[in-house]
Amino acid sequence: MALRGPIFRLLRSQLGHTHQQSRAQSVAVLGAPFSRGQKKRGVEHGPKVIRDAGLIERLSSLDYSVHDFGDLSFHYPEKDEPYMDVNFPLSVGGANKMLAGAVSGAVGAGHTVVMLGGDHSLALGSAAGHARQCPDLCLIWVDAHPDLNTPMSSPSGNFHGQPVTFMLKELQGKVPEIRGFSWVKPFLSSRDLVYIGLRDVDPGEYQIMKALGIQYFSMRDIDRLGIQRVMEVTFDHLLARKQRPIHLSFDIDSFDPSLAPATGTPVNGGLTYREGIYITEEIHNTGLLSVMDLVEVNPVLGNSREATEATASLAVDVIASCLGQTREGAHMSIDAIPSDKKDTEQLCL
Ligand SMILES: NC(=[NH2+])NCCC[C@H](N)C(=O)O
Ligand SMILES: [Mn+2]
Ligand SMILES: [Mn+2]
Repeated sequence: MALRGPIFRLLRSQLGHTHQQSRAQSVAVLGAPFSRGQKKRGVEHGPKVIRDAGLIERLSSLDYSVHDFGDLSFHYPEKDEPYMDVNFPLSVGGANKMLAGAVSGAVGAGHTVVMLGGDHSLALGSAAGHARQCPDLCLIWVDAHPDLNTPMSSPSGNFHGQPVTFMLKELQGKVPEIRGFSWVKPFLSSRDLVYIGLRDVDPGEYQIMKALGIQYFSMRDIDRLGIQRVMEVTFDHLLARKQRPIHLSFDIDSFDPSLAPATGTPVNGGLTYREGIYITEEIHNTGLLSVMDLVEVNPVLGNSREATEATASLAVDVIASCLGQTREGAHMSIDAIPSDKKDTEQLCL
């Protein structure tokens, strides 16, 4: 694809300008303790451990008023047999429907939304609800996996490996009708999606990515280009035509398992801490982040308490960085370096 560097830089400077005025003042935190998109129990405790790692305090110390809406409580039908190889179709469909309503309501009320998973199947409801309010949204998917299997291509039957398939307009008609999912209408064009961090892609997923020409950056691409260039091309691809709200879906397994061990499908060779935080800083700097998902933190799978706490604390860092925490300190306007010599002239900046 064409790399339009100068256009990108121009756009960035404009975005940087508007970002100060357009920044949402309130953040809604929404917990989604759901695990039926895969088979390992424990990921439903993600919202609790991320909150326990100090999320609300961290966000409150940034420039926002934080509204913690607590956790959604999902209903599970007694009988929920697999349907066309999708496990727990009624539970997954129902939870996502409820989540879509909650995210749509929170975005409509003017909040920037932080959705805490739960497994990655929840991205379907989160992004679908977001799209009800912002039909022109674009999607940045940071993950070791593209989660782009169809019910037929899925090696596992786990819906957390399939949510993107159900979002894409180009795949309408390629996906069977599934009980529990009748409310879902595809809402995203494949050109409005970018993947970052991929390193475990199933054959069916690769075929769709290539057939639709989806923009993606595997870990190999990140090695080759560097994370700075990856983010430039990402924004060029998504935002050069038009400024639009960003939906960020961040799977904690995008990080290297040495940093995020408490997760269900770890894959070696993931993002470093600095690469992950650079991604989220740059997304914040666009001023366009509207909804983010932080998913797949599973405290049961950490081998020790330290491992679990490190994973949850990393999740807090990611979210805070998306919302403006910098590595450069606070950006208050300072007129002069404080001095205790009252009579002498202060050094003006
Ligand atoms: N959200 C995730 N962690 N997804 C992992 C998916 C793994 C595999 N590709 C599958 O379809 O089952
Ligand atoms: Mn995922
Ligand atoms: Mn993943």
